[in-house]
Amino acid sequence: MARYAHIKDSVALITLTNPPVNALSAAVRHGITESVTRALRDPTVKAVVLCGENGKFCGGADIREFAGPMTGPAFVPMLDDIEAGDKPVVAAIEGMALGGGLELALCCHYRIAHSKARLGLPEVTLGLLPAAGGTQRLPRLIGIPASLELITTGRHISAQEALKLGIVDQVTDKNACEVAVEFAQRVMDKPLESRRVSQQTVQCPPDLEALLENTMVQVKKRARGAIAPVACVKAVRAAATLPYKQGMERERDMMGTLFNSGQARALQYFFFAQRAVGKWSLPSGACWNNTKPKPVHRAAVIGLGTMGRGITVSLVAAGVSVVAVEVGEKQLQAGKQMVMAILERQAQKKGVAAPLDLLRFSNNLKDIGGVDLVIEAVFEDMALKKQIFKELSSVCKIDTLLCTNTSGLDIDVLASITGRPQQVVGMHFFAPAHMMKLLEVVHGRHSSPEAVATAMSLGKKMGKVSVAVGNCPGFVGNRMLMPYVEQANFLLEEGATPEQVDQALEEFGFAMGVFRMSDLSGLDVGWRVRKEAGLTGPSVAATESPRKRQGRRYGPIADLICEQGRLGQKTGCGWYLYDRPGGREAKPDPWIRRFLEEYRTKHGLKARAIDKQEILDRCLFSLINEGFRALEDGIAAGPEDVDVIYVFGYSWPRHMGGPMFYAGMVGLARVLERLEHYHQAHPDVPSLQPSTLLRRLVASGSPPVQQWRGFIKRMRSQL
Ligand SMILES: CC/C=C\C=C\CC(=O)SCCNC(=O)CCNC(=O)[C@H](O)C(C)(C)COP(=O)(O)OP(=O)(O)OC[C@H]1O[C@@H](n2cnc3c(N)ncnc32)[C@H](O)[C@@H]1OP(=O)(O)O
Repeated sequence: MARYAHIKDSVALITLTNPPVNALSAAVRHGITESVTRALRDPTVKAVVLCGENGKFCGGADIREFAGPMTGPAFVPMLDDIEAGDKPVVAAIEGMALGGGLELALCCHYRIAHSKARLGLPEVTLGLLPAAGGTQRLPRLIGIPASLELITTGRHISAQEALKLGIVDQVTDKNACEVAVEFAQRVMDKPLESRRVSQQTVQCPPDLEALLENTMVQVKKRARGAIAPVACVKAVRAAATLPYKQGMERERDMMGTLFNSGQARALQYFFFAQRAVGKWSLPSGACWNNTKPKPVHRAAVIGLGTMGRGITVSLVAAGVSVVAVEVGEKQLQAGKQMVMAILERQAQKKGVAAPLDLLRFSNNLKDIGGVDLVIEAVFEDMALKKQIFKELSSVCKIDTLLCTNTSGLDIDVLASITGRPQQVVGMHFFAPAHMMKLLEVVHGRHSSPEAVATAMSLGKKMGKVSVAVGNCPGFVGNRMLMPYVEQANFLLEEGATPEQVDQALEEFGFAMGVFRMSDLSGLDVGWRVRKEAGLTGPSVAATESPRKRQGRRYGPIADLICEQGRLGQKTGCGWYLYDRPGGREAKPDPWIRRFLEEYRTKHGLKARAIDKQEILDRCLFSLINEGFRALEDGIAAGPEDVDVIYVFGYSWPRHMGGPMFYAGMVGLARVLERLEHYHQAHPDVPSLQPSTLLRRLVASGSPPVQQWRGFIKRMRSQL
């Protein structure tokens, strides 16, 4: 859909009309083709302005159409015709010009942008490359280094940056469409040769080869195993080294490969998954569009350890005024210094003043009486948290929302201490909280929809991707992590080394394998949780077998390592060796090798060769199996929630869509068959026993992941 209007003084105005973002659906492309042809044929039209309805130029291709057969006019010839036409076409960019939207603007002869507009070629984030000439026109317009950066990152830029780079000709604070019409009137008689970007020569820097090489190294490091960024570098190389027509052929060929790849499907699924999690719902039927959040102007953070500091920074950066409370004077001062330093660094980067006036520090809980919301972020100790929640319910005003940043403790227990359980929710941030995007908002048995809506909306305000989850040990993310870590430990017992397990997981695409990640976060974190759960420590009876707990297999290796004072990077050794406490470079440690050999001998275990496939199958499928269980119990509302949690919180490679999407890609029947196989081999490991949901999905023909929500609903209603 595109509206055509012949307006004053020989200018035709073509308006893209496809809310919400005027995406280039088949109908829109059809509308543009018809309108441009009409304008070019009309002798009374001397210039054309292209704009988008509702202050949005164009959000690019209609991503929903990628899943079906391609219909409608081909985009590349349409753009070539616009550029080759003998009448100047001016793009009036308001709101956004992204992907195909920017490619459409690049084939116009002039571009005028509103000062608030955002521009970019984000195709790489969808597993694609800009294949309507974007990789060939942009380098001709702004040179190789800048276009390489924009195309390989998919970064959206401001109109001001676009002007500086030479992507747009003018930036305006006025109505861009009206400015473009006036502009069109001024240029209608000017020659167009120099305005056809495809006809320009590419300015190559002298160090072209080194630049391309370095960028290739960077993109491979940034997203291990992702094919789209690599193709983007190759396409820009083609722009630098080949004539336009051949460059376009390279672009098209690579797009063909990418478009049909599993990675593109995964990334496009993930685009919609991120938006789906915002549309939360509770088992009671309350949901995002029938529950109003309460405004949060003033908040308190209790505890200024690593988590409390990051949460305080995120709140203040979002414009919320915060009282940060820490009882110990020394910790209070250390926390204060750190929070202020981070806020100042952030403000310096943005070239603005740090919002320190929003911040107050105190060592007295009584100072938080008037706040709208409290986030408790003390040590992960139930007794301590209970004591704080008791105090909070007596010092806070009656309608203050009480949130806990626990990573897995029972929020119903905390709620029961307060006398206002409906106002208690979990807000599980990930470390470092001012940088990590994920927030699990945990609803307990009594949490009111309003409390959940408020925490979700506050999370959004803080720039987090918030996912509503139910209350159970570990919620969704850490619950699924348990069997994953457990399998990794069992693999060590059976003959693998930490570096072998990590290598398999890192080749799969994780930023860090399980052991390197544990060393980074500190081995004592899990140790404390296992002690709390009665799996290790003094509460375990001396008669209990070291490799059995509660009738199931247990791997005590991690406990034994901790008992040696090896707590990871902070102590200079853990699963790996570091050059000093706090060191970052992990080296295989001969001590661990010896320890594992002695351990196996002591327990009569014979080391065997374990291949990468087994490592991946056991670690990933046990995690996925737990994901199915979380869906089955209603702790996770849908597969998108699980996937978003894993990508943002646990570095699951985005181009693999998340664990549940990946299960669908591998084939649910295969996941089931492998789990059955490994469960038969390890019957004392319940996490390998396939979940009922997985079995039922396979029995009903393995429907695609997009249909699981409905399937689960039906399954529940039959119970
Ligand atoms: C024939 C093909 C020709 C050329 C091919 C070119 C390749 C491409 O163009 S690939 C697409 C490139 N474009 C993008 O990647 C942009 C994706 N969209 C966004 O980044 C954002 O949505 C936004 C445009 C910046 C707007 O952000 P925001 O204001 O935060 O709103 P959202 O909640 O993200 O989106 C609102 C609503 O619109 C839907 N949507 C957005 N973009 C598209 C799109 N390109 N195709 C289809 N749908 C889109 C989004 O899903 C939301 O839908 P809801 O149903 O409301 O959730």
